[in-house]
Amino acid sequence: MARSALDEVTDTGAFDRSPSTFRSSVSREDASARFPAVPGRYHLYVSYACPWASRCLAFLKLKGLDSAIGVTAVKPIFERTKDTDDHLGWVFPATADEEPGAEPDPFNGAKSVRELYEIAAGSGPSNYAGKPTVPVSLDLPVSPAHQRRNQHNGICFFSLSVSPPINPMLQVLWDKQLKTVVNNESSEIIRMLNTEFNDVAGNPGLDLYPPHLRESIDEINELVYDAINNGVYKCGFAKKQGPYDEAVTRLYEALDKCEEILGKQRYICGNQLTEADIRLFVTLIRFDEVYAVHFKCNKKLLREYPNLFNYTKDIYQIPGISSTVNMEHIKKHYYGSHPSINPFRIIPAGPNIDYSAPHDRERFSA
Ligand SMILES: N[C@@H](CCC(=O)N[C@@H](CS)C(=O)NCC(=O)O)C(=O)O
Repeated sequence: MARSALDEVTDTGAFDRSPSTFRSSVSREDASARFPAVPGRYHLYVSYACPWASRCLAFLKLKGLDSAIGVTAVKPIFERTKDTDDHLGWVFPATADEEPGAEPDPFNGAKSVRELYEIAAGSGPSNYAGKPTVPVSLDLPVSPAHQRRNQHNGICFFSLSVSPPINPMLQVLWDKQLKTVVNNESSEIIRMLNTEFNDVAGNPGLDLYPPHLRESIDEINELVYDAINNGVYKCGFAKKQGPYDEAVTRLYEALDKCEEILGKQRYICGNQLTEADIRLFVTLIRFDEVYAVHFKCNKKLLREYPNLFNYTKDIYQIPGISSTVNMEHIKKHYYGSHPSINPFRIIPAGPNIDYSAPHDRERFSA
């Protein structure tokens, strides 16, 4: 049966995230490539709840790619993906009215992200045994029958999980033409969005991974991914005290370090916005509303860190970014989708922070 992140805990009780499955690239330079950068061909499947998918959404907005790449968001709470097994995962609403912010799958009529992975695998229903995650882009051979059924143009980013152990993650970059996932690894999808669609981007001049800052971005990404982005999951999904203690110590060491850096400069790699800021932001914006409670990251709250808190408001207020933050989906998802952590699915009332409130970050010159 398909797996989910809650199954990714080792015998030591530590959360151990499995790598993304679909790792192809869209190419701007090579029109004969399997995935040329054609506007309208690709579609991004996301969840507004998911920090990884939200990175992709932020890039789509910042680069002005909304009209070149469509987006479909799933429902926030995991549901049964099939009647025939107990897998819980990302599902689409049956109608556009069912869940504000979520929409039915416009191209495949899929009920779940798991089903998208199965289509991409060209293997028909119930053969995908990974974790169906979002975002995703698939790169598997598809049968002629699948190709005939998939003459739409567009990309989807999603992730899902099918049977036996596949984890259908959500952030999926989907190729409407070949009806397959191009890629479901958000760190790679954002790099493609940064450069490969510049011929059709509204903001082609924005480079969020500029050559002169790459070393510093790579270094920060490594720290932030392991200790913060994935670190909060390691705290929340730990099944023994030791792995939790280790993860929470590393998390707060990394947050302290970021707090110190942000006391000297506007952004995490200098006075210029880069992908490292987007990658840090997606976790910070969920911190006090979700991770502090649901994942036991309560040693200190984000709003007790003056620089990190104002920095989060600063990024949130960049045009386009607030539209990628759907706090209702975020809270519904985490509190409602992990029954072993929150069995009664009660959503805490607070703290309802206003991230559009004033901040003090303009004091750093660009
Ligand atoms: N490394 C992946 C992680 C993606 C991921 O884990 N996505 C989660 C949503 S936050 C997912 O879809 N999980 C599906 C599940 O647990 O069943 C990326 O950055 O793209």
